Amino acid sequence: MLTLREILRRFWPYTRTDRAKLVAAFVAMAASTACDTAVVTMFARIVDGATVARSMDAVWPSAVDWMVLTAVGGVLSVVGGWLMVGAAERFVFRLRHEVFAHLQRLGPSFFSGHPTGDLISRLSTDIDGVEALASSGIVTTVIAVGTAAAYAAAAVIVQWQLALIVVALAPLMWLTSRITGRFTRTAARTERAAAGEVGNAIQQSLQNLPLVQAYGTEAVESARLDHHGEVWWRARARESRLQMVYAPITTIIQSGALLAVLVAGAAFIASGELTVGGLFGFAAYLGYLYPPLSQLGSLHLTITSASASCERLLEVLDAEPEVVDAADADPSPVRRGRLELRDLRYVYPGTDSAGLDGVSLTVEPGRFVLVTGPSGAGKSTLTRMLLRFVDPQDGAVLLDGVDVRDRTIAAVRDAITLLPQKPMLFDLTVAENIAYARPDATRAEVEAAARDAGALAFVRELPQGFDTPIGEDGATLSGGQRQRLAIARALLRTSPVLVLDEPTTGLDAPTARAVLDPLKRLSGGRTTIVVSHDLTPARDADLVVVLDAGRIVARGRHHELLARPGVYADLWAAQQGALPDDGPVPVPAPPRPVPVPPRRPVEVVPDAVTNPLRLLALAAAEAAVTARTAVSGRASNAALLAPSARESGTVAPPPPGHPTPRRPRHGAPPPDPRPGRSSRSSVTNGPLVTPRGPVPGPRGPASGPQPSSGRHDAGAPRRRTVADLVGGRPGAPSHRRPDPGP
Ligand SMILES: Nc1ncnc2c1ncn2[C@@H]1O[C@H](COP(=O)(O)OP(=O)(O)OP(=O)(O)O)[C@@H](O)[C@H]1O
Repeated sequence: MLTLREILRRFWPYTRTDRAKLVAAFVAMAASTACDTAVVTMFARIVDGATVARSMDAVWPSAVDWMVLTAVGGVLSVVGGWLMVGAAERFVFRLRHEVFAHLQRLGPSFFSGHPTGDLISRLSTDIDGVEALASSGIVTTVIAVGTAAAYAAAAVIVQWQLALIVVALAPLMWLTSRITGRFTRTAARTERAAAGEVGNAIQQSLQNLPLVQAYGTEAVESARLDHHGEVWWRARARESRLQMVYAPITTIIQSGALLAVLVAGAAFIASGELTVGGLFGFAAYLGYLYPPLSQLGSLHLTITSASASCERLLEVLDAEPEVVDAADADPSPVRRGRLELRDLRYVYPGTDSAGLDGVSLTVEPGRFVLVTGPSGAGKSTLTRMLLRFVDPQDGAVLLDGVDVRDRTIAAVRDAITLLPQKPMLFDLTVAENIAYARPDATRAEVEAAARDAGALAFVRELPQGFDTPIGEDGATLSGGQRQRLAIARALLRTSPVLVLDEPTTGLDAPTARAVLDPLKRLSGGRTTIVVSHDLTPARDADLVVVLDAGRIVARGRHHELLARPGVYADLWAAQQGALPDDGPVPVPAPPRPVPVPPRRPVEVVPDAVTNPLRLLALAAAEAAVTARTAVSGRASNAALLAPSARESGTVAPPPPGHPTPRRPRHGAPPPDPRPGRSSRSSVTNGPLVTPRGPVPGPRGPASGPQPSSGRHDAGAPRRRTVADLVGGRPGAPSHRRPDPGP
C-alpha cells in the first residue's frame, strides 16, 4: 500500500511544467484562507458591539471589513482553484501519456502476462482514480490543511481553553479515518483488479464476437463478464459504503465537540471570563474548522482508494523494456541492407526451451530468403529479433556489418519494413491508413502506392474514395482488400530490408493471387525475408532456410531441399495436402502402386519411391508446378546462388562483371540439377510468390491447366486440388495431427 508521500514522490516528476502554477495556486489559496480567518474575527466585534458597547459605531466598519475580506477571499479562492485544477488535470493527462508511451516500449514478455483489456482498464479506470486524487484530492488537501491550521491558530488565540476541548476530540476523527481506510484499502484493490478483469472479458468477447455468435456462446460470455462484474460491484459497493459510514461518524464527533464548547463557553460567560460575542466567534471558528478536518479525514480514504490505482500504474511504469538504446547508439541510417545473424540464441523469460538456438545466416543486399518450418519452430521469434522487439541472449544480428544493439532502435526499425501477417488497419480513412507509414506523404504518393499495391480500383469504388473510413481493423473491407492496403502502406516506406510475415498464408487462392504482384513490387531490389508456412514463394527464394525447434535444420534452394528427405520435404508434401505437416511421415507397408497422371509422367527422387505418400505428394506438386508455370508466365528476377554461398548459407551477389543469371521466362524452365530429371518435370522458377494452380489429383484424372491464354481466369471456378480431395485448403498450413496409422 503506497502512502501519500510515496505517491507524491513517484508522481511529482509529472508535474514538471506546472510547478510555477502550483506555487501561485498555493499562495492564492493561503491568502484566501487568511481572508476567511480574518472574517471570523468580525463575529466577536459585531456581536460585542451590539451587546456590550450597545453602539452601532463598531458594527458598521466591521460589517464593511467583513464584505471586503469575503469578496477578496472569494476571488483568491477562485484564482487558486483555477490554477490548481488546470495543473492537476494536466498532470493526469501527462500521466496517461507517459504510461501509454512506456507501454509502447515494452516487449512481448510483458504483454503475454498482461491482457489487453486489463491494460485498457489501467489507462482508463485507474487513471480516473488518480485523477480523483490529483484534482479534487490535492486541491482539497491544500485548502483543508491551510484552512484548518489558520482556524485552529485563531481559535487558540481567541479562547485557548475552548480550543483545547476541540483539539482533544481531533484524534477521534483521525482514528475513524484510519479504521475506515484500512477496510477501504482491501476493497479498493479488489475493485481495481476486478475492473481490469471486466475490461478484459469485454475486450475478449467483442474481439471474438463472430465466433461467439456462430457458436451460440453469448450466455457463456455474459456469465464470464458477470462473474468478474459481481466481484467488481461488491467491492465497489463496499468501498462506497465505507466512505459513506465515515461522514455520519465525523458529524457525531463534531456535534459532540460543539456541545462541549457551548457548555464550557456558557460556564466561562457565567464566570465573566468570556463575552457572548467571544463565544459566537469561537463557535464560528469551529464551524469553519471542522469541514476541512473532515475533508482531511476523507482524503485519507481517497488516497487509500487511489493508491490501488497508483500501484497498478506504477507496475506498468516500472516494467523494463526488453530492448533499449545503448548510450552511444548510432542513429545513422542503414543503407545497403546486408543482414547477418550470428549464432542467435533466445530463451523466453520464464521458460527453459530455446525459441532460437544457434541460428546463423547471412543475406546479401537485395537477396530473397524464405524462412520456413513447422509450428513452434521459431519463425516468429526470428521476426521479433530482426525488428528488435527482443534482443538475443547470445549471438548478434548485424545490419550492414554493425550489431543492431550498437544502432538506435529507431535506425534499425527504419531500415526494416515489416508486412505483418494481420494487416493491422486503423479506424481511419483509406488515405490515412496508407499514409500511416509516412505521415508526410502527399496525396499523389498515397495514390501511387495504392495503385502499385493493386488497391486503386476498389478504393475508387468506395463511397468517398480515399477519404472513406474503413472501420475498426478495416471491418468494411474484404481480407484481400485489407492486405492490399497494408502492402500500399509498406510501399510508402523505402527501407532496404523487407520482412514479410506469412504474406499469403490463410488467404484463399484468388485472394492470394490478387496480392502477389504488389508483393513482388514491394520486394524489388530490397533484402527480403519471407517468414512463412506457405511454401509458395520457395521457388523464387535465393535461399530457403528451414527452422525446427529453434535450429536451422536445412538450407538450400527449393529443389535441393525437396530432393532430400527431411522436414522441408515433409512440409512441402503436407502443403500439397497429402501429408500432415507436424508429425513423422507415416510409411505404410507394403508400398502400393501409385497412380501417376498419364499425361504428365513424374520422375521421382529415390527416397520417394520407398514412400508412396511422399511420391503421391510429389506427383501433385509437380503437376502444380507445371500449372503455375503455365498460369503465371512470369520469371523471377532473383539470381541463382553461387554454390559456395549455398554451402555456407550465405546468399551471395553475382560476381562483378557477370550478368546476374536470370531465371528463364515462362515456357523455358531451367534444367533441373537433380540427376535424371527432365526440364519438363523439374521445379521451375516462377514469380516471387505464385499461387498454386490446379493440380492433378491422384484420385481423378490429371487435369492440368490450359495455358492457352497464359493467364489464370480468377473468375473461373477453381478445380479440385489434391488439398481439396483430402479436405485441406491450398495455401493454408495443415495442423492436423498425423494419423497414427494402422
Ligand atoms: N511469449 C512467449 N513466451 C514463452 N514462450 C514462447 C513465447 N512465444 C513463443 N514461445 C515459444 O517459443 C518457441 C518458438 O515459437 P515461435 O512463435 O517463434 O514459433 P513459430 O515458428 O513462429 O510458430 P508458428 O508457425 O506456429 O507461429 C515455441 O516453443 C513457443 O512455444
